[in-house]
Amino acid sequence: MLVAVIGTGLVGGEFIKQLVSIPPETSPFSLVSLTSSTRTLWTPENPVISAASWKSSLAGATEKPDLQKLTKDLAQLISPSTRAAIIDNTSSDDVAAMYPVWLKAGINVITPNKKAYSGDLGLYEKILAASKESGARFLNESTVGAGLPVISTLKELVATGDKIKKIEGVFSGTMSYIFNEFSTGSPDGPSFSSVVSIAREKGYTEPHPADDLNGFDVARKLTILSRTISLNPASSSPTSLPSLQSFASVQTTSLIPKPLEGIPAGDEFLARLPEFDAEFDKMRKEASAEGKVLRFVGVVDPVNGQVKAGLEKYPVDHPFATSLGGSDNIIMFHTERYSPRPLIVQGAGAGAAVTAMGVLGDLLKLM
Ligand SMILES: NC(=O)C1=CN([C@@H]2O[C@H](COP(=O)(O)OP(=O)(O)OC[C@H]3O[C@@H](n4cnc5c(N)ncnc54)[C@H](OP(=O)(O)O)[C@@H]3O)[C@@H](O)[C@H]2O)C=CC1
Ligand SMILES: N[C@@H](CC=O)C(=O)O
Ligand code: NA
Repeated sequence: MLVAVIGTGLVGGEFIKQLVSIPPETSPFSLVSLTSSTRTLWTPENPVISAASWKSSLAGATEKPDLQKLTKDLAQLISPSTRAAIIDNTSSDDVAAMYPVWLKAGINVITPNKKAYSGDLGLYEKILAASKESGARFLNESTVGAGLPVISTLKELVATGDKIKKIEGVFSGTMSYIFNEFSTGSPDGPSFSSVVSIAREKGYTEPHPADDLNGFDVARKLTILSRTISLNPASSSPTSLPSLQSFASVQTTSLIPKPLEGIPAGDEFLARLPEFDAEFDKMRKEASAEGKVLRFVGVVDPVNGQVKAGLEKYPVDHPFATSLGGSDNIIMFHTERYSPRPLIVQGAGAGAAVTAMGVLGDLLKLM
């Protein structure tokens, strides 16, 4: 299997490390291309095999990224015995827009990037159609819950005829970390802005942390789950989910203070966040006075036709308050079969190692 990686940042770098650490004598993969935002390496004659040297090889590449050329070059090498996969480890809309082209060309697509599956419904439908036409597959486990088996679990529930009554949980590693640290039931604790900065340092946030704090990252994940359920309409009948035009159709509460909306740079955004610490401290004190903690949760509810994300208060003995730590996600699947007790998936839901593992796991599924 020929593998081309686009995006060599936190997740991409860790993915390359995990991929090349499969012993060459057992690895079915050949890493033939690396692309960053500024350059591209095309090396099918001499595939990348070293975690120690790929960075210098890419840094020494002189070609600019050209996704059309990459598509052509890869497609030319596909044969009945040689398959190909592109791994998109960016958060780019432009890269996501290429999925239908790649799938049509017979190239499999694997990604933790949520943009294509939660963006415009038209792009999602083109992806489904292109995959059906060529038989090339798209896999996106790490788009929800990072490496946790969330998408695969949902696909199996749906494909085996279970009916989804409700999916609810904490879907953001960043939001989980922030509120696990910030709101413990006590009226006091670290400042909001300080825990947001640490979440970024730990690699949990999106490239721009505002994309987590505005709730959009959770809204995107809920959109992906809703669309996965809708692949089999019978799985949410007799009621149904709204057809989401994009993640923007999800009812979402943003945590971004109004004056900080639209700041394009993550660094400036974080530098100004302390101005609003007092507002968040007030919310923490109010929750504590009620014997509650704050948690940012998401719900996909086919029975009531609702998809929503927002900040809620939970009693200090609720599982969302007691059982989560670090960047943990918790996802509860309430279904016809898993009732009255839900099927629960829980564990680290962000960070390079667990996200890259979900991506590599998808690649292994292709084999
Ligand atoms: N971090 C996490 O815990 C999780 C992340 N994800 C998803 O994984 C993806 C990657 O996240 P992360 O690694 O943290 O982000 P980073 O910002 O660390 O890396 C993104 C990489 O994408 C590259 N890039 C951006 N635009 C383009 C482009 N047009 N063409 C080629 N390369 C491009 C950047 O290149 P350059 O190096 O040149 O700037 C950078 O290397 C995102 O979609 C994120 O939502 C999903 C689950 C968890
Ligand atoms: N920023 C995201 C990363 C994983 O999807 C999160 O915090 O959950
Ligand atoms: Na996952």
